[in-house]
Amino acid sequence: MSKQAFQDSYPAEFSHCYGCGRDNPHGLQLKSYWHLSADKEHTIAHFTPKPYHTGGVPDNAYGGLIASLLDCHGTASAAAAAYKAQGRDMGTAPILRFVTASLSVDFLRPTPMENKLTILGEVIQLEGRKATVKLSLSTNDQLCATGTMIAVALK
Ligand SMILES: CCCCC/C=C\C/C=C\C/C=C\C/C=C\CCCC(=O)SCCNC(=O)CCNC(=O)[C@H](O)C(C)(C)COP(=O)(O)OP(=O)(O)OC[C@H]1O[C@@H](n2cnc3c(N)ncnc32)[C@H](O)[C@@H]1OP(=O)(O)O
Repeated sequence: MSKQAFQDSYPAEFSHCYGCGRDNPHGLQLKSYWHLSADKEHTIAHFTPKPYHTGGVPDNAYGGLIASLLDCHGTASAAAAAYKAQGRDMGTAPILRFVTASLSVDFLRPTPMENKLTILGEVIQLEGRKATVKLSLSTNDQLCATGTMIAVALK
């Protein structure tokens, strides 16, 4: 299985995303990978907030940052799962790219700053152009946020 980040397989013209574009120097540059645990196949990404990613309280991360991390990890996970379902390596033609149609986030507890965050994804359904992705964000073994995304493949 490839160790390449999903986002590093995107063509250059799709690499400017604020959340995950490798060619966006002002963005978060999130990188997502397959992650095989004992029972399930997940996707995983890590991110360590910088002091300027805080919300109203300096010790805690901004909720929009958390939503952004789930957003980009979710669409990347949808693309990876769709390529896998077609038995193709990511990035091979025809290009499969997903955008977010809906994203709900439950903020379960404040997310501490300057800790490494772990974002997990699981594509629970792939049907036609639509993927449903379950998402979570945790740190220090504490679940801070969960999300559900509907991602739709661009025509
Ligand atoms: C990113 C910019 C968007 C423009 C894209 C252009 C080029 C960019 C290409 C690639 C991007 C590359 C890298 C980006 C990487 C990550 C980005 C991070 C994620 C984002 O930040 S991305 C930005 C925010 N995102 C949007 O900017 C989407 C705006 N929106 C639309 O562009 C349309 O709205 C679309 C495409 C979503 C659907 O439109 P459509 O006409 O293609 O398809 P249609 O409506 O037929 O839906 C097909 C099936 O999805 C179901 N469905 C649709 N919407 C649903 C909903 N809300 N809830 C539940 N189910 C839904 C239908 O019910 C049907 O299901 P069924 O087949 O079962 O009937």
